[in-house]
Amino acid sequence: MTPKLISKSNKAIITSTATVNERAQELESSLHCSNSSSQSSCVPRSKVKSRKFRHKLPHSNILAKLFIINKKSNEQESGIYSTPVVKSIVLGKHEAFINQTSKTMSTSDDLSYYFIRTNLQPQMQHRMISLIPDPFSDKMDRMETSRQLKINLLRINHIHLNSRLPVKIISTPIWTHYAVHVVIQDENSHCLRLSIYNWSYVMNTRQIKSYKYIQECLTRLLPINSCIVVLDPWLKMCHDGQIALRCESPNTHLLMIDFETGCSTDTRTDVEQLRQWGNLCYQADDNLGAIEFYTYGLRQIDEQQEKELECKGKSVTSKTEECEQHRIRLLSNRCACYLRERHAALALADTSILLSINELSNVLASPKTTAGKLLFRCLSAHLHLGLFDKVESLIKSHKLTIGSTSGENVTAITLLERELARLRDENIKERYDLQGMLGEQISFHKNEKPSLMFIDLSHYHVECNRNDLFEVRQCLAEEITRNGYPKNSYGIYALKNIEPGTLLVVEQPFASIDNRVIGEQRCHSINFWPKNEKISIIDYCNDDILRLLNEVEKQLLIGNTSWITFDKIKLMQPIRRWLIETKHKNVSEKVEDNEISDSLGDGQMPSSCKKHWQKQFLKHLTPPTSYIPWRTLFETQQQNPFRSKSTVGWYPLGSMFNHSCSPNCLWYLIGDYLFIYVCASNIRCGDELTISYCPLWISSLNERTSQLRQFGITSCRCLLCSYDRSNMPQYESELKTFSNLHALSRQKNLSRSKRFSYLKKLKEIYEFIKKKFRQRSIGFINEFVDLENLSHYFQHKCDENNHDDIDEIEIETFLNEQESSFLQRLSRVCRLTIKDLPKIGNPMSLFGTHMQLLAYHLEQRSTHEHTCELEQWNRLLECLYEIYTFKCHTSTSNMKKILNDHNKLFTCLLQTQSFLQNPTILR
Ligand SMILES: C[S@@+](CC[C@H](N)C(=O)[O-])C[C@H]1O[C@@H](n2cnc3c(N)ncnc32)[C@H](O)[C@@H]1O
Repeated sequence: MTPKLISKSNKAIITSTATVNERAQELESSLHCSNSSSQSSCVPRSKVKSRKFRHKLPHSNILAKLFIINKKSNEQESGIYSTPVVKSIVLGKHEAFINQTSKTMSTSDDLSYYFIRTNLQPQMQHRMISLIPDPFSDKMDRMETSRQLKINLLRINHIHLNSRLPVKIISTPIWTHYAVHVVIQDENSHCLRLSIYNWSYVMNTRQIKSYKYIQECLTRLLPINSCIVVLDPWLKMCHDGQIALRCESPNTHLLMIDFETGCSTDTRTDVEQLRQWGNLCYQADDNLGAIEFYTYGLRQIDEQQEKELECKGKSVTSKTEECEQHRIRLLSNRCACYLRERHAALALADTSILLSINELSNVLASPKTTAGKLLFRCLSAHLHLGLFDKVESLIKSHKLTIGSTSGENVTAITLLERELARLRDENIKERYDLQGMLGEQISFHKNEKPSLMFIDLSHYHVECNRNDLFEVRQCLAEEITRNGYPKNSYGIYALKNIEPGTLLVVEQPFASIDNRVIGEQRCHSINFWPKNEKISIIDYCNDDILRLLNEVEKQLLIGNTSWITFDKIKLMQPIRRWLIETKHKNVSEKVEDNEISDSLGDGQMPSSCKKHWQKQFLKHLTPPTSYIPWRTLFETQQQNPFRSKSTVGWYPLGSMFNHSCSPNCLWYLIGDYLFIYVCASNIRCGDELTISYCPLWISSLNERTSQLRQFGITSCRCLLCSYDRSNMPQYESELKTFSNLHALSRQKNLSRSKRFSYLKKLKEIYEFIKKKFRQRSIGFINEFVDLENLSHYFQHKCDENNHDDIDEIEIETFLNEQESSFLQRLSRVCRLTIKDLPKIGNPMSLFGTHMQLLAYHLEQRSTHEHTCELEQWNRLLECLYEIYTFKCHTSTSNMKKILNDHNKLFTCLLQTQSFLQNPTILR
């Protein structure tokens, strides 16, 4: 790549797609030239190994080449930056950059036409996630013990550890989706551009922040002339050819001295201002920002009251009453943020002040709405923690009725009573309104953005963790060898024989995002990092995943006041390994792995949330280090299978389940709740409980293997994989022939006769593989569904005029045969025997798109036939409906209703679950 091109292609961080295409073409031609002239300046094509194409991008190859970094060229320049570029030039360039980007970004928040690139390598190396309750004090401590530097003492491409660079802001900051750029000046008036990446104030998490909102934040955080301190400064030769400061981990390495001291002392920013800033954040659903401002406000009140007490003794003045009102407002608002973010224990702590005040009537008298809200939030926090009896007694208590006489509050109490009944049902009977939850999820999909809710109680559900039925434990050596699991793996094991249709887990995510929120406007991030000197590895990571990891960090920042938040994810595999390694490094006496992991997890997963919140205030474990590398979180996400068509989330307990291609448990993501239940009927005490990470019933071993590789599983050794592997290569080649023919049969403008000939050929291959591989524990379900769907196509088109030379009688005969033998064929493909019905060995094998076909056939036949065989299938359907809804919906003997319910369930599931493959229906 020519130097000119590097600077040109990198200057515009945000570029329209058209421009990207032009650049790519330009690059293509220049690559040819430069390849012959200066081979060393770019990575040879053969050495660029493409790894994971999780989300294939258009023009991916071209774009990949466009953004290859030549790491060496950066490293070459590492001298001292003794003669910094003059101020007017730095400011001039920044000004030009602002003009260029603000034109594109401020016009709208629609980023669909912009291409945004992120290089993950610096994040991998330098981004740290804070694990401590007060990152500000920690940064202050580190600042005090560090060595002070100036710009002209910095080395290029070097990180100055244990150092600090105090500087002043001298330009307007500008945000370019991933980074904030601003010009800073040191005490010698030397200037530099500072690029701040991954900053919690501006980055997208579950919430997408608008350009306008971020610019407003930046004016508050980085006003001109304010002082900031960069810890461990990193001067870098950037891709645009400029030398600038880069801060990769501002949450741990950037101190906004002026802003933070201003917020902490009432001389500069008063409590009312802080509350209003908090409210602005809350309205934008930026709950982390809001919590921070409310906390500053509360600290100021504390300090003020302490001072007053010192001066005036214990007399209560009108000033302290005003303070009390302020405090209640701030606590109530902060509590709402905690509830929105599902930190119920912290929410409860904020509202407990309410219950501790004896003379509530005074507090509640004015202002009434604040008190009403606080009451409602207090009760919601109790509900979230499963303290149902307490809520009941509080609702009844005289204490609370004082404040709840106004109309608005009566409505709130009625709502609470209704929700209390629902949540109790979920808790005691493990009954969830699945159809309702699924329907809600789909309607949300249609209506796009959810409205911001005062308190999101209706979307809250009780968690379930049947640790009486299973345990989370380290796998034994023989289990590891048999299954090919990595060393020190954990898994989930049955403690009893378990019936199919038994709910095991309902889990709220530790962090989740709705991956449909930006929909069409989704930005693509391209990330790449050379792993070693010889081979460059290009990796593609979707913008959603980066957003989810930001959400993980946000949850840690919100919940770090209690170490318990990190406790929830500490058993997830890469995090667990990192902890063990870190402990080994830190602890002087050598402790066995097992002992450490036992102390990490107390031998088992944390019990339900109810117990958590109580432990939270008792248990103050010291984290082994103050920070966790972002890389470890990235690796954890790489093993995470939980993604539906709408949600990606982290489920600490769910992620202890290992994978099998013929699992004995199933999972759904409904909203952002994970449900795991037993589906096979042969689970005995001691058996491992498994789920499938990839879509169910993929017949091709190669396809399954490539899907599993993205979760860190290189070679699955489940029974299905072992059988398929033993029949290679014929197994794969027959399936390949089937899938190629199937693709041909689905072409749009095919004549009816041609399509029918494909159908017959497909049937032949299908019959062949079924016979040839008859020992396979499950038949070829997806191929069976493909054939059925193709046959349906002919049914629909039967009466159309066609001028094809085709024997319609032949088609009809073919279809009739298919129709009459459907149930037999289905029973063979799922390995059932008709006489077993409805008690079948493995209800799991009937779960999938073929279930819809079964419902369709029964519907067709039930109108005119009443054979005994049909009744058996009907009863099976009833029985399956109960299992697949883990008895949340009991079946009636009304066949029509069952068919209807079943169809509804499967239609909704197909629309929301990514582990179910959508049938390819011809229209
Ligand atoms: C979500 S975790 C499952 C729990 C994990 N075993 C643990 O110790 O925490 C996924 C990781 O477990 C391992 N794993 C799960 N199922 C596996 C399988 N069938 N074969 C090999 N490794 C598997 C892989 O290392 C994978 O990246």
